[in-house]
Amino acid sequence: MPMLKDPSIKYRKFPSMHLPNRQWPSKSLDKPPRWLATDLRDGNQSLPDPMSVEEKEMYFDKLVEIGYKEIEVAFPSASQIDFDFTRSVVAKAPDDVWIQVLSPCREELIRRTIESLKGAKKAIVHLYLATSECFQRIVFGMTEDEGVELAVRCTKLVRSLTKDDPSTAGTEWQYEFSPETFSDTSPQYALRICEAVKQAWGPSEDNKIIFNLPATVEMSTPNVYADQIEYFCTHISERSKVCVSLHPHNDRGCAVAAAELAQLAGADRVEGCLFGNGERTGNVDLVTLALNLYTQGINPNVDFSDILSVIKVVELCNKIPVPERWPYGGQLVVSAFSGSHQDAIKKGFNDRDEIVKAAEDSKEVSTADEIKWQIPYLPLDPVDIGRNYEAVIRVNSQSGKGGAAWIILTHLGLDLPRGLQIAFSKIVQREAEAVGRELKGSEIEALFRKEYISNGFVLKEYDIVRVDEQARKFVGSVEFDGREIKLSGVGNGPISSFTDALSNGFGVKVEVWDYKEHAIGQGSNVRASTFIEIRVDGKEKRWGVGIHEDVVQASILSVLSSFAGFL
Ligand SMILES: CC(=O)SCCNC(=O)CCNC(=O)[C@H](O)C(C)(C)COP(=O)(O)OP(=O)(O)OC[C@H]1O[C@@H](n2cnc3c(N)ncnc32)[C@H](O)[C@@H]1OP(=O)(O)O
Ligand SMILES: CC(C)C(=O)C(=O)O
Repeated sequence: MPMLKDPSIKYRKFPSMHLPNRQWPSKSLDKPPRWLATDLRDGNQSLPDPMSVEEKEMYFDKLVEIGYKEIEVAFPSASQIDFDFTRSVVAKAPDDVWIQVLSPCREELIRRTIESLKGAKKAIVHLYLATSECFQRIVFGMTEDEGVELAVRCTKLVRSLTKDDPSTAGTEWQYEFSPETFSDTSPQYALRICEAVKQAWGPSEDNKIIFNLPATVEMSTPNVYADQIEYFCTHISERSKVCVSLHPHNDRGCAVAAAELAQLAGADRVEGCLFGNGERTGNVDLVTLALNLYTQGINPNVDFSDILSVIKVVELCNKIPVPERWPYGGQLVVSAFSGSHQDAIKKGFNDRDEIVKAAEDSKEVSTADEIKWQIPYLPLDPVDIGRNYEAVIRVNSQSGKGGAAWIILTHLGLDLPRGLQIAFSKIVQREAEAVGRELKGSEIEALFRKEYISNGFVLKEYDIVRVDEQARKFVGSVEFDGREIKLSGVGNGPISSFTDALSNGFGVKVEVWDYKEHAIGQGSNVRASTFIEIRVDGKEKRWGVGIHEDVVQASILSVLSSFAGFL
């Protein structure tokens, strides 16, 4: 069937909530939530090929290294792998890391689940039971009362096997209950079942019960989820004994927004997976959430300084690539191909260099507002997450002068004058169109060297002497095409005397149009780079570049590089 002209005959509009006094729209995020990484459970259960024990171990170690303190490691009653993995994590988890495991509300599965945690230092037992009308009717054939009764019975069972069992006193226990499909559950029923579960568990302010309120299927705009969460947070009794947790899925592509708005609405904790792995379109992406906070100046309490190693582990274990456009982690998200973006980024870096240098010179405090990150098109400094500026500007046929100039700056340290940028960008553009693909940095550098640095001349001995106050004389020789050519000329400085010498030696008229120079490097390694634009016999002007420890020789080399193009 094609798409319906009137989809309303098949699909229901999700009702918004009547919450006239909602507070969350005027709040802003100012601290990170408690994080729970469920990559090894929700992420793993959605993989075509679930992880092996070795892969889970590698993944677990990475989560710990990043700084996650609550990690859902398995569904121990699902498979021997999950059970064995939980046992191995119990043995090796750092003292400050909570191991979380999931079970449905089935007695034998709960017993097996808790058995897997024996000897753990810190453990969270997580039960789920679907509470939406749709699931209760279609999946369970259960009434609301029966749902409450089952949830309470199972909670009491968990309690008797954990915190009420003196033989498990070596373990610190937490309990989490998820009214599954919360996003599609009547808010009143979600409250009712959670109140009953809370009473059965008996939480305290020091050991709160976790109510995880999943958007098991994302069914509405994020503001509706935020309303549902605010309603729950403001109506649940003994709020100080409750940790409200979020578990957004991404069916409508809004999981990150839903998690952020729902934190404004009062939630304390977020469950998700690295790079949004998980059922269907995935769980909310923990990397995006954390780095969204970071780029607002808030420490997310997890560390992605080496994001490439995180991607490596995620891709290896999930066997699913991180898409190239994925926020923060995607290969292309710190790359600009288009000319106007490159131009703005390059100017942004120049501006930043100047500001940082000025701040250093005046020894101003580094938190001063002006030195805060502000580069057009780059919301995050790639260096902060272990990437470099190499990939920031990439060049293809959509690029402008700034792109190629940036590559030459980063590869050769040459800050090209505007005129040379324009001239070189035409050459790069022609090449990019000819090959029909992106040009690599090394290819652009080779084009530049060929066009502006190599020249086929060998500069033999030379001397520049003072004739009088105004005049200098160049005397020397060059080798070109196997011939030695004697040169002699006079001008008002080294460059004009040399161009005069070339004019005399080659029987042409050499005119200088533009000249720029700057230093490369610092201290004893400093070299001069000179850029010169000349015209020979009225033909089209050409640039040449010279690099040398001696600024006069650099100038002579730049003239030769340019001059060679006319021969
Ligand atoms: C939203 C989520 O992500 S929930 C987590 C989902 N994760 C998983 O399912 C991964 C691991 N699961 C498994 O290995 C298996 O499904 C098991 C071991 C849990 C159960 O296996 P089985 O006994 O073969 O049951 P099956 O997989 O068919 O599950 C469906 C049964 O569980 C019941 N069920 C589903 N959710 C729950 C729940 N939260 N509490 C109690 N029973 C539940 C269903 O009503 C159905 O019961 P029925 O057979 O009486 O109709
Ligand atoms: C078990 C629960 C929390 C879940 O995974 C979901 O609802 O998506």
